[in-house]
Amino acid sequence: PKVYSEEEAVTFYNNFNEQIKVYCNRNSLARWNYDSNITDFNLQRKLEEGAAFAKFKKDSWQELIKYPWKYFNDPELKRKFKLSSVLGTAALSEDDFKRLDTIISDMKSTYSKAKICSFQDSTKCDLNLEPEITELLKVSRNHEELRHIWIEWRRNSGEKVKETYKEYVTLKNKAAKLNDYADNAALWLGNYETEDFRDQISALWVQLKPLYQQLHAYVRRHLRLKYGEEVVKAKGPIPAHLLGNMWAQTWGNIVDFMLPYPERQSTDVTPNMIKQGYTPLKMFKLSEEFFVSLNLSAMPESFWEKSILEKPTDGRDMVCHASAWDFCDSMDVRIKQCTVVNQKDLNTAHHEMGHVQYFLQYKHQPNIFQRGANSGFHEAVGDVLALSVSTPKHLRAIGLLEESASEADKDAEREATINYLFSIALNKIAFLPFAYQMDLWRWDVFEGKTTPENYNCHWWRLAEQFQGIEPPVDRSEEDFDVASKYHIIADVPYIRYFVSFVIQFQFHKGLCQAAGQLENNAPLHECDIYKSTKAGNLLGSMLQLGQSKPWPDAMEVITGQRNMDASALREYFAPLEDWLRAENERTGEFIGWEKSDKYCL
Ligand SMILES: C=C(C[SeH])C(=O)N1CCC[C@H]1C(=O)O
Ligand SMILES: [Zn+2]
Repeated sequence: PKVYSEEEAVTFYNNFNEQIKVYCNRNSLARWNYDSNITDFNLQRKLEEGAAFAKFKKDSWQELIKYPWKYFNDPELKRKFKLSSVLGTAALSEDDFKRLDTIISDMKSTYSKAKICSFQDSTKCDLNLEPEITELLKVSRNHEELRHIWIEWRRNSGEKVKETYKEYVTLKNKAAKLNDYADNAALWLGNYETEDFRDQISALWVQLKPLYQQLHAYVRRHLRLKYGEEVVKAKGPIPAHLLGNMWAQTWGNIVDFMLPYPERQSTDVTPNMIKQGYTPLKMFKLSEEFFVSLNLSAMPESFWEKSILEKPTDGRDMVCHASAWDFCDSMDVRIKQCTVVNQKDLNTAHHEMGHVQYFLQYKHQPNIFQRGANSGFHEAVGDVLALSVSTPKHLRAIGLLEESASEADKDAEREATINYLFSIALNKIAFLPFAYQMDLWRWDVFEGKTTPENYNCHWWRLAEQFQGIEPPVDRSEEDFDVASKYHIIADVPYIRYFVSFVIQFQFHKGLCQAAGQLENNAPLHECDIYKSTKAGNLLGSMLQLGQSKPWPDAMEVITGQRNMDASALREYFAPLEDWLRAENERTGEFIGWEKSDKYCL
């Protein structure tokens, strides 16, 4: 057979790259139209474009594998072929591909359309997850109302896709095998190009679990003080419906009745955002201004024209889960977010703007490299900026927090710092076990260790082991609670967020050093990189790489390190960790939790 030369490979690849951009653009537009307006017509169009894209990738792949890329000299050309040689679900037959695309679309449709009836008024049955149910979980302090919402959401979302999900698993594994992976867990983990990646994640959790347990013990105490001994057992897992979030993944919404120093200023800026007439648009403009202050890119005009920054009021069904979109033409980038004016959504706005900034910074790369160094990098960018924005110093500078004279004396300042770190920890530390167990469960499912007969009970055993939570009512295999979470039904991996929540503190530390914010032992949690072009240029030089280099090279650009390391996170929260240990000691709180008797008996 003909042996293709490296020169011919360059010509082939350049042509392939030009063509894939066109298919990618058409596919993204069809997906956008479906997610922003769920109709049968838009579903058919999305399936058609998806099939065309898959066919193009499969046909090109037949050509591509004829090139002896493993022996190429040019490292970049070799990497392009290596990454492009993984076909993913496009390896499926046309029928299987269409079936899988249809299954995922249907599960997203069920999730996005799911509604529940109000606890207060059983005739009012039009409550969507966003914004109504999310808002209720934030403000309600009625544990029976919270239990009602928790149960009803699961009955109308996860339970409905129990059968469909089994077929999803079969098709995903079929595709993985066609790519010479043992199963889809191995294919998903391929993104990290790291042999012992799962061991590294496990080691990070071992390092972070003690801090989580201290936070968990303190929060359980204050929930017990509020809801009573019967509802919240002193040594038990925490009932999952009391934590202010549908999946108990972040606990920031219940900070108000457990602030370490209640008399000190809290950093909840939601009231001021509303008082100052903030709109979703202003929230995204604020984020754009921070990126520009770092000498990074402003949004193209089309971003503001084409994005959906608040839920349309025309009654359409749409996927409200926030997302950032790259239309593969190095121009059209958008965000779709059903934004509510509050601090949580201001953070999410920064999170999504971080994705878009990455799109803009690597837009000159060939299509195959227009990705995060690994998927955790993509999730970390916006959060890194949000760490600076969230500081009391920055919030005061932009007028969202009042100047507070009382912080003048040392004690007041120390107490205000504990309050601040506590509110950040409720979102950053509480999140870690949830992020880990989401893919621990899926890896077990794809690897066949967990079969459909124990999907739900395996999920609750992991939730008890890692999050230290339990369901408010008994659960069985009739339920399918893990699928009440978007990423499960939308085919979106989740370990990326665990990676992000660790490396974002490494990035924050590296950028703070570049910004000169850590001189004279200034604490990491006070750092604000706003307006530092040194920090911005460093961040930009990492983002411009996209996936053209293995992620340790990209990490080294900002941090000088080549591995994930939880030390920066521990350093950031050190004052809080000391405080929590002393406080739990003082109150004699039991650290950890005993097994639950609440589910899958
Ligand atoms: C905001 C997004 C879109 Se990439 C998201 O899904 N996040 C952001 C943090 C965790 C995770 C979640 O909501 O579960
Ligand atoms: Zn994200």
